[in-house]
Amino acid sequence: MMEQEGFERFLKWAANLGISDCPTNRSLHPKNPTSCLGHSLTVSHFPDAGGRGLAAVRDIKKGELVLRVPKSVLITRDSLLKDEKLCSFVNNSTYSSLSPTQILTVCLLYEMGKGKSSWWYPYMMHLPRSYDVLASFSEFEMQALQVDDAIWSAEKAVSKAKSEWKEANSLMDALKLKPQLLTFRAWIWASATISSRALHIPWDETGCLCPVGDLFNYAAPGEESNDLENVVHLTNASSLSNGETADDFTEDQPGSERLTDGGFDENMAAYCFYARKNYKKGNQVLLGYGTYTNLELLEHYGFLLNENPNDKVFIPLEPSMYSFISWPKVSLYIHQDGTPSFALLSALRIWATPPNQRRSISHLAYSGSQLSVDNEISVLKWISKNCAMILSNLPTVIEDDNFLLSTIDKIKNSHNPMELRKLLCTSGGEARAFLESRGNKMDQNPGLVLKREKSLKMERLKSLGRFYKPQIISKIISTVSSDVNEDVNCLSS
Ligand SMILES: C[S@@+](CC[C@H](N)C(=O)[O-])C[C@H]1O[C@@H](n2cnc3c(N)ncnc32)[C@H](O)[C@@H]1O
Repeated sequence: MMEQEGFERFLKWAANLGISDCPTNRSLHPKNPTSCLGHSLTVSHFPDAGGRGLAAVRDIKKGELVLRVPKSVLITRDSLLKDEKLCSFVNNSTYSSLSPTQILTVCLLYEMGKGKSSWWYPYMMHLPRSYDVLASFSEFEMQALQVDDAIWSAEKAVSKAKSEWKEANSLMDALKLKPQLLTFRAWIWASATISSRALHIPWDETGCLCPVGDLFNYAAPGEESNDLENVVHLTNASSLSNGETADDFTEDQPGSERLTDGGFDENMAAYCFYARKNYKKGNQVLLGYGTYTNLELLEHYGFLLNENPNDKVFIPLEPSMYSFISWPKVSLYIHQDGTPSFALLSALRIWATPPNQRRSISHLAYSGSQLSVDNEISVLKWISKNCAMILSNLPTVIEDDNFLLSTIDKIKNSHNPMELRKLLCTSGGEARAFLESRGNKMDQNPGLVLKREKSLKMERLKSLGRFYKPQIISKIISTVSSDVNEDVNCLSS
């Protein structure tokens, strides 16, 4: 209840600073607004799609401007460095080796240290308390990722965060930050706030924090329908001449459809957000932060999608395969739907051709053509065999993973210590090991464990990486098997 009141105060604060979800008709907003939302959007909870997020309060058409956040409210390096003390320390040549992102991180911690006297306090008090980005993973969580490239990325993220924190320590000491803001935990909090919430601005590579605008959850680009019915065609706002305002937007100007769903608009001096598709009242309005694989989402944003059209699986290729292809390694992968990338498929088609014929067929392979049914079957069988091998080398199977996930979910939702004891007994050692890795002493009062674990987010559990790779690899195997069957049928007919 208290929290809700605080959030309402935040939305009122935002409205008074000019943040509005009714950007095209300011007159609809009363002089002393009680909230910056209500015309297009409202804050809502989406347990399976990002938690706190923004829902449509009416039907919204693709291309509509749904939120505007004035430049003066954005948190940037420039705006934080208006603090003279902070500015004089940061500009001291002693700290010139710190990167722009390290500087923004220190500035954010410094601003947090101001508490209620910070101008952005109403915003900052509603930032998440912790994040699930890879850099925050414990050793146990890293190992639970199981897949080598994911473990490697997590280890790299943790060691990078540690060294950046150490490098910034002397500046933070000089600024006399409170002890709790000097810790590695606080550093992770600030750097994850930036990596998961900062939006691109043209004048500073570190981006900006955008009050209210950072409440949009993510949908992968490419998910929206291509249905062009009911599209509101808007004049590209950045092409408005000086003096024109959003009020001058007109509907139905063919050919001027907006391509992005959010961006800083110089002419409006504001961050503007547009609907990327049609939304029905009550739907969650989502933003495409960029095109990311699940591992990248986990690294920068601390979550992953069950269905991510941009996810990729890299399977190890024999070293000799790289010698006769010119594509970079990053282009050789399998899509989330189980189909090999163009480059991987072409490379495998060449590899499955007898060496003395490769030169003569390579132009066909490079143009994406099938070489022969036999060749195609060899390629698909190779993929299937290698994927099966990857799966069999993983320590657990999908059923184990799902069992652990549901056990921990039950632990989280159970109310009674007896029930917890029973769950731990039936779950094998894994749920117990998981809880211990989070600092729980399992011989202590189970009630205490339950209390602590109430705050555990399912996202954190799902992000134990093995919940993503095996599913995709299994999908690859079934897709490939059906392709092989089709090709075999084609051969025999
Ligand atoms: C810019 S914030 C969005 C608002 C955020 N939910 C909040 O309460 O402040 C980005 C964070 O929201 C969460 N998030 C966004 N989209 C998500 C999705 N599709 N699934 C799960 N979590 C998501 C992740 O924790 C991510 O780091």
